[in-house]
Amino acid sequence: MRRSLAPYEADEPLAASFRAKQLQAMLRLTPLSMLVNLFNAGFLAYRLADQSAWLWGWLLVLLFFAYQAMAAWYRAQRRSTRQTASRKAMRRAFRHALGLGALWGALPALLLSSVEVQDQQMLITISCGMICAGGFALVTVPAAAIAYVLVMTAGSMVGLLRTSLPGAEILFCLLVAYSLIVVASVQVMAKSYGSRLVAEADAAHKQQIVGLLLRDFEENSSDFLWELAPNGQLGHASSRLNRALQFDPQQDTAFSLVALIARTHLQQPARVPADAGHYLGQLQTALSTPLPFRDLLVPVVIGDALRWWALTAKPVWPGSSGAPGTPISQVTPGWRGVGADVTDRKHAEDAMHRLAHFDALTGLANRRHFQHRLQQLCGHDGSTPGSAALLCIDMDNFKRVNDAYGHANGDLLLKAVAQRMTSTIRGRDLVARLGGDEFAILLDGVTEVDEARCFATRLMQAIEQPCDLSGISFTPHTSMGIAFLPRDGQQPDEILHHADLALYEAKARGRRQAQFFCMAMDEKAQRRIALEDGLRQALAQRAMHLVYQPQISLRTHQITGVEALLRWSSPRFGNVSPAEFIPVAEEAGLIRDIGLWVLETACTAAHQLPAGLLVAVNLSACQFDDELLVDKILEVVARSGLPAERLELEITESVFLKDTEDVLTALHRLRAAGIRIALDDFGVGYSSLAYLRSFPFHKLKIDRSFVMAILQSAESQAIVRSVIDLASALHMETTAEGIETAEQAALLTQLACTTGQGYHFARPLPLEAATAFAATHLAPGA
Ligand SMILES: Nc1nc2c(ncn2[C@@H]2O[C@H](COP(=O)(O)OP(=O)(O)OP(=O)(O)O)[C@@H](O)[C@H]2O)c(=O)[nH]1
Repeated sequence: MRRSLAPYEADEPLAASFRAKQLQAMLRLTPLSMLVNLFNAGFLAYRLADQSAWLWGWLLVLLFFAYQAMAAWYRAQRRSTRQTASRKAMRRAFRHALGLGALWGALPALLLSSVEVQDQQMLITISCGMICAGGFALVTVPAAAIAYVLVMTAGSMVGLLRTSLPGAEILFCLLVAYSLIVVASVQVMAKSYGSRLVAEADAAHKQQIVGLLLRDFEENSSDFLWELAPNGQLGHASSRLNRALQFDPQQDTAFSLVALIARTHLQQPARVPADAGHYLGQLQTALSTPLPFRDLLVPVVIGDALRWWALTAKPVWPGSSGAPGTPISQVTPGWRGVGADVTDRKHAEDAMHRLAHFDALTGLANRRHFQHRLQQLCGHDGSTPGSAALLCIDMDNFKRVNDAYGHANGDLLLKAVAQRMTSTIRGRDLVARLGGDEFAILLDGVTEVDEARCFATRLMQAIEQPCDLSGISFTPHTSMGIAFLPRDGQQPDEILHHADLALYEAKARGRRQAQFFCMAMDEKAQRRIALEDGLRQALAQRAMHLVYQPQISLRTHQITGVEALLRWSSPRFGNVSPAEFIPVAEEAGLIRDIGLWVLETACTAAHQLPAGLLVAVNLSACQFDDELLVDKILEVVARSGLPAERLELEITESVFLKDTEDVLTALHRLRAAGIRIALDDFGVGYSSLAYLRSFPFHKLKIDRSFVMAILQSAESQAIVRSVIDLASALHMETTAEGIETAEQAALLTQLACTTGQGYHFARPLPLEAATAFAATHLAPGA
């Protein structure tokens, strides 16, 4: 029963605090309800005491009850509000209500049958009023209210039963009905009051937790809370924020948050980033737009250090700001938000950004950054496409610097060159390191060839200054390819590719120069790619063939050997000159396989030639990159069954541009195996006599350019004579290439050149024809 009367369910500590609230609510109405009690009681005593003198005694008892109630009320007023109340206090209130109910119930029970009709009506009215008023005045303590109502109702029912008043039965029924309604109402209201108590306790609990968390947040984290009033002034803020901004709420009333942050910048202007205004502007804009914002960065100077804060906030609409009916768009919000010190994160992000956009060695923009700028210039970000000259720059023979002076010195050189480039460009231009020894420069707005050429010349001069590489002076050289945007390409890849093609051309034309892109380069590049593709297929299908050009002894006119020459007749390109396809094969890395195929084919073919004839085969410098070259050659020769002495390998001086030691070791191994070694194209290129001293070649081949001019040019004749004398002194043979006339042959015979080769004797011939030629040129004097 007691449980069903309780307006809530709660554990004891909570129930104790609820009881306190119930009693306090009841006591708040006590003066009023006691006044009503006293008024009614005094009125009744005055009217009926002449008939029933005991009423004075009844009045005295009621006064005593009223005194008790008012004393309790008075005590509650005097002391601070109690947080808890005991069950005993509730029982006291219950007993008090029960007593009061009994006191009031006694009146109708004892008096109703004995007073006059009009007093009976008054008594019934007062009893009904007191039942209702008492029930509702005690509603916050429902057990007391119900006890009071029921006891008083019971007294009234007894009185009605005892009276002979006409219609007393109806009144009896009405009384019972009203009383039940009051009891039910008390129950409902008490339940609703109980729910409110539970909800309030819940909210208070949550608030307490939030308060604790906030305190913990402010005390223990590096984050902070802040509030701005609608006028932009800093309101409540974490003490950490106030300290950082040196904010004094009394003095700094005229400062907005943005102004307070800007004020910190004045302490250490040197520490403030150049774009601080941009960040403050962003904050100002965000605060003037009533929309939530998140992680807005602002630089703040605290002490003598620059810190970065990330601010997050949402607008708080003032409940009473603006006149009633003011549109929301005209109401200025305040702000409530959090801030976090994200300095470490910002530094990490900056470092990541640097790594992602700049080259670690030189500090220049990297390829990605460069591409991004190029895309902007091409209008990829939606802006109007611009114009520019694009220079692709590659250092000449940089690999040799690394090889000769070490990687660290190579790095020093790259840095020096990067620095020289940076000091040559204008502020709006961009210089980037695309990778390795490759750089690029974007000259913004430059469209004229003359202007670009002028810049390229200036740049080359700036770069070609001696550099100190750990005590060694070295002067770097570069090649450049130049293309114009948008004339030579409107897409980043296209323009970069075209500048690259121009660079390729500059390298091919001997390096240390700048070349401008033209469409012919593109066509050439396309043809190179197609040739490379065709070469792969030809190699796979063995669709190339060899021809053999006889070499004739100038003294005996006998054939001494043949030079195997590679020919490619492509279904798509027709007859392609070796001068065109060999460099392609070298660059595509096909030359190793092609070279070995040529060797194998020539060695096998040699069996058809008269015994004793030499077979000369060309080796590309690129083949020497293969560490197993010598083993492979020896294997091919052994497999073919050709005596090693009949094989002559022709190399050019360019092989010595590679690692000379390795090349010499390879040549010595070949020579030791009995293979002859000839130095081809002697006279062109480097013609370093050091090579002749370092390796005992069997033969020097005099380049055709000297032979062709030998009759007309005294210089050519002098060179040829010197080469022959030199070879003779070093016990080497000589072969003159490109002999086309009998006069040239006669002069070379006179100069004691050993053998000759050229159209005068025979063109390069298919194997059968070469075999037939050999057969007819073996006899002396033939
Ligand atoms: N020291 C140094 N060398 C690098 C770096 N990155 C790439 N390289 C080297 O740079 C060289 C680039 O060589 P290439 O451009 O192919 O050839 P090159 O010798 O300059 O010849 P050309 O360009 O034909 O004149 C390679 O040997 C790379 O190993 C680097 O960061 N530091």
